Amino acid sequence: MRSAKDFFAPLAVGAPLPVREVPARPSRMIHFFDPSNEKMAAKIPALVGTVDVLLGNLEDAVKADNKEAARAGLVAIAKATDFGDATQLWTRVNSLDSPWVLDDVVTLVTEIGDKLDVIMVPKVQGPEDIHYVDRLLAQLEARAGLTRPILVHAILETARGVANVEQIAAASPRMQGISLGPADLAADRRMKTTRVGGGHPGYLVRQDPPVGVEDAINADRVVYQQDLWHYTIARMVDACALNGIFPYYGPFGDIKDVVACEDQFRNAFLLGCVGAWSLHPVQIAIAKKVFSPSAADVAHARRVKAAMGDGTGAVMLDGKMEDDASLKQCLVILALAEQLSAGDPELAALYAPAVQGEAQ
Ligand SMILES: CC(=O)SCCNC(=O)CCNC(=O)[C@H](O)C(C)(C)COP(=O)(O)OP(=O)(O)OC[C@H]1O[C@@H](n2cnc3c(N)ncnc32)[C@H](O)[C@@H]1OP(=O)(O)O
Ligand SMILES: CC(=O)C(=O)O
Ligand SMILES: [Mg+2]
Repeated sequence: MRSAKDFFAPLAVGAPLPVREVPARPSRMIHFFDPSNEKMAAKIPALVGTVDVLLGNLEDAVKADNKEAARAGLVAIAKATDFGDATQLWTRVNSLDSPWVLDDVVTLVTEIGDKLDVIMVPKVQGPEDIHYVDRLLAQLEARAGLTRPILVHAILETARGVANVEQIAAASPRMQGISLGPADLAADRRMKTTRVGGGHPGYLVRQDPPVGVEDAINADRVVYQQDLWHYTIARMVDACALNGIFPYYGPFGDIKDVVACEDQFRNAFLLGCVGAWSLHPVQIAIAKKVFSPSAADVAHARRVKAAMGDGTGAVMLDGKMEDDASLKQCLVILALAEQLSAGDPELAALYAPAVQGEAQ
């Protein structure tokens, strides 16, 4: 660990100063695309302005034979595209033990470092992985003459990574956030689900046997499917909150099951995540809906704020107690609504009636 006094010093002479606060730009959906897939790549310019993050993926899901084409494709797309203010450009580089990652990082920072907001690093095991990327980025930024640091996002997809999540989140001022990687994590932990995220019908709790019924054990009983990812997401959210960075649910692989995808995204939103990955265009609208607070929640938050006056004490609203702490919860919703409305006239209009409602 660097000492506190050195934490915000650049790691190479000439590298830009690290950020003291991670910019809180909307990142409700991190939209993955394979830059070596010409059909997919051709769709990227039209997505600018409609998604918060476009991520050129170089790692898993890109065929080994296409790794170089994907890297070159991302460079070409980044150079040819104006991403504007509403859409960030991220990449997921290959894992740190792979034969491709060094060329990924060197090429991307050198060629398109001025356009790249965040580099996502897969299979992060501990803070030492972030320290390596941190120093390498500083050297490359200095050489490329970049004036703004590229941030780093870790994927939590190994048992060791989960065990070290607090140190990973605290490893560098470059840390922007962490995503759950349920597929690799399941494999690494030897979990017995073969799905990419989401639940499993076998992971459940069952109602007790009914009393006074013959063959009660075999009687019909309600079962409740449980969330396989609750523990990991909750740990990740705490580690991120503790360090002022952002947590994300990762991929939901059942593209056709848009209903369960929405449920999984919403669970993550309610637990504190700010976004999720969209693997297919159909998941973009789901993430936008889920990770933008509802108009009803915004209206309620405004009513609580108005009722709480100077923000202290306790009041009754609709039969419920509100106090300093519930006001803070409401302020989280209002801050998010304000941030999202600033760049989205549709959301601004959706939230506006809540102001009139509050005045009545
Ligand atoms: C565990 C992990 O690491 S998850 C992260 C890694 N995985 C990924 O990045 C996967 C990204 N997504 C994909 O590769 C694809 O969406 C797939 C393979 C899941 C499905 O692809 P397809 O079978 O082509 O889906 P489908 O036929 O429904 O596509 C409809 C259209 O959307 C396009 N499309 C599909 N996915 C995307 C995408 N992510 N971005 C932009 N366009 C896309 C297709 O090219 C197709 O275009 P067309 O209408 O011109 O033919
Ligand atoms: C997200 C990812 O990479 C995984 O689930 O393995
Ligand atoms: Mg993975």
